[in-house]
Amino acid sequence: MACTNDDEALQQWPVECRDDALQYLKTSHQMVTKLLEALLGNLGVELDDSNIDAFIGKKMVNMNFYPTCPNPELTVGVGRHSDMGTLTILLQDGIGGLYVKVPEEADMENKGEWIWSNGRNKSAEHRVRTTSTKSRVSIPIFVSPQATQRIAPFPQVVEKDGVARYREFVFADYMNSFFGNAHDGYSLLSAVIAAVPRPSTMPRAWTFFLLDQILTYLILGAAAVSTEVLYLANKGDSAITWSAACGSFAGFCHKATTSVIITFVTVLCYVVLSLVSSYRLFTKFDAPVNYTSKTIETTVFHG
Ligand SMILES: O=C(O)CCC(=O)C(=O)O
Ligand SMILES: [Fe+2]
Repeated sequence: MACTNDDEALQQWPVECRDDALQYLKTSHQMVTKLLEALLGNLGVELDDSNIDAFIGKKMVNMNFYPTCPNPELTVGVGRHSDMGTLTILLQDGIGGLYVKVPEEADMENKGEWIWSNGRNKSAEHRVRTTSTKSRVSIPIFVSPQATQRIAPFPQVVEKDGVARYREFVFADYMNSFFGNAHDGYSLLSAVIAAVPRPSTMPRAWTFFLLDQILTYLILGAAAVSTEVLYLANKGDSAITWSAACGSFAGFCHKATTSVIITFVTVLCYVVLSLVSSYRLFTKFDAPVNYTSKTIETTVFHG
């Protein structure tokens, strides 16, 4: 349940829990501010009322229920990930099941990092497992900046580190490209290579053919998964107690729908591209020759 203001929360949240949840969110504000002050103080940065919104633009509270599971090893629970945003505050019962990975230096690359800290603070990887004997409840509050907020490493930290490890970006752009558009890079690269005038060789034709096949199936898989996620976001799934998220995230769902449509258009383009590259490859092979009849002719000639 996302909360940007009280009216929105009261309109959209389930009546059974909205007053308690709103109260909990409001009382958490002081704790969030204190934690941020401590984190920023550690980096030599001061937090004042005028810049607090840069960090606490939006709060979202989830209410997770993990039912008992006869074979916990066969379920995912919550898969390993690190949270995005400013901070996550977790309220949980005494059952346990949350595993947080202790970060190792060698393991740091590609893991979540607090960009403001220029990579000094990490977002720890974690996962949740269910148990066969006890169900579990957890209530995380996800604190994040406003979508329009510009994010960059603090100048004070950059000055100390001598280098800015991240460029400035808008938080919404980061969220939108979180799952990456690897095919953009591939399309650009193959367009550049194809544009360079060079004789078309067999290894080159095979490379394009195989890469086009791989990319086509990868994008098709991604489109199928995104459609499934979008369906769940629209309809929810009462059997596994997933509520429909689009009521609270209408803006996100509109963008996600547009993005799924674009992905399917991309799939179509890649299907055409695969056809073109397979045509270019297979026209290089000669048509089969009828050797039997040729042999007879030769024999007749010599005779
Ligand atoms: O349920 C928990 O303990 C944590 C859930 C979690 O990691 C998440 O929702 O991001
Ligand atoms: Fe998490």
